[in-house]
Amino acid sequence: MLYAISWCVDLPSKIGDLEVLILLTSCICHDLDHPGYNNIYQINAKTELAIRYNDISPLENHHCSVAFRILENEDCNIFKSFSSEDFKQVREGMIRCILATDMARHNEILTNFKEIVPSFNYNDKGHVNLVRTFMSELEIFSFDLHKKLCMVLIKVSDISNEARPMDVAEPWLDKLLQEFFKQSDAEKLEGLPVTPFMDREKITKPSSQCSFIGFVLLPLFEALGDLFIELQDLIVQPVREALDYYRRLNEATREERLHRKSIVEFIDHQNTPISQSPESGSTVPKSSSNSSVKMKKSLSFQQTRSRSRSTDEDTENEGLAALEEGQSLEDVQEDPESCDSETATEVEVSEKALKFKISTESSITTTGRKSYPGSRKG
Ligand SMILES: Nc1nc2c(ncn2[C@@H]2O[C@H](COP(=O)(O)O)[C@@H](O)[C@H]2O)c(=O)[nH]1
Ligand SMILES: [Zn+2]
Repeated sequence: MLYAISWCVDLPSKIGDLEVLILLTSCICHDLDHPGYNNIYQINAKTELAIRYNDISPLENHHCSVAFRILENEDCNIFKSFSSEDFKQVREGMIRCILATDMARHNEILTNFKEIVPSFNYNDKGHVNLVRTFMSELEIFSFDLHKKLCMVLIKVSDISNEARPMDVAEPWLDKLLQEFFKQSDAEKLEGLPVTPFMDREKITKPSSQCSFIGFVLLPLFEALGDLFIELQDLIVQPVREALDYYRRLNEATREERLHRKSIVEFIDHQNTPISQSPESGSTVPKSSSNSSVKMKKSLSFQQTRSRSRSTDEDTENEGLAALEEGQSLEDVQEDPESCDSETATEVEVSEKALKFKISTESSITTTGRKSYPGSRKG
């Protein structure tokens, strides 16, 4: 994705060849040797990585460390002809970029970026020339801008799956959800706090995507799209369409659940002896009057969700199996299709799990309060 963005906005002309090389290398290396369990798990389970890195972005520190171990190998060191000054810049840049992919730092990085974007508008030609004229005086300022831009660019690339065509994005998402469920299953088995956005009993594919795209992905993409209007068509619009799609799917899934619930209530009611009926005297449950309308809605649901596959079908099947065993739907799941995010996003949960802020600057937290380096959160 970074390669496509780089072409689309002519990135080398904006930040220079070396910064683009740093970014591309960081993208390739940013998840090296990922164990499939995220930082929340690492920290809660007190894993070797969490202990080694003192709960501070254990995974990202590990990915970055592995990258530089590989680069130590003569055959792999693509920077071996670089001067020590240039290599120092590469190392510093890669560390900054890779550590920026920790989702616990999402709000901090996005807030810092949004603050600086209005002072440097690539879309405003006059403004760009003005900045170029004063480049030497503004070197520190522009260096700071490029740092923040690079962090946003790697983050955008990291979570860009939903900007891709559905036939590419969806199988990848199914794999991601499998990874989520594997982690939450392990958390349950090990008696650890269960990460809510990974819990198969709380989320479905559409509810997860509504929350992730709406609260995390789109705000980030829109911020970058404000700086580079060329990105609107390439990544911002496709993500908006993905959100629309999952919202519709979510709504349809919700209706389907209500429909099933009304059928269960109807059957329950039918099986209740008349003498025990709460409506004593009436054998017709209230919900039956509109059941044919709900049947039609269910049909449209089936059509809408024909694009969705494995994971939420598995969840549906589990729900049905449980129903057959006599449980009510409420026993199985508590409205997992809720799009208004009853479950916290990955960013919120990760922020809570992260004990320390890594940033060397003060930043605004989700609660609107300022936090400072080294300060304890929460
Ligand atoms: N629910 C979704 N989560 C997503 C999606 N795309 C990315 N992500 C999350 O972001 C992190 C990125 O971290 P990294 O380990 O790959 O560096 C990833 O683990 C997911 O949790 C998405 O489409 N839906
Ligand atoms: Zn990644």
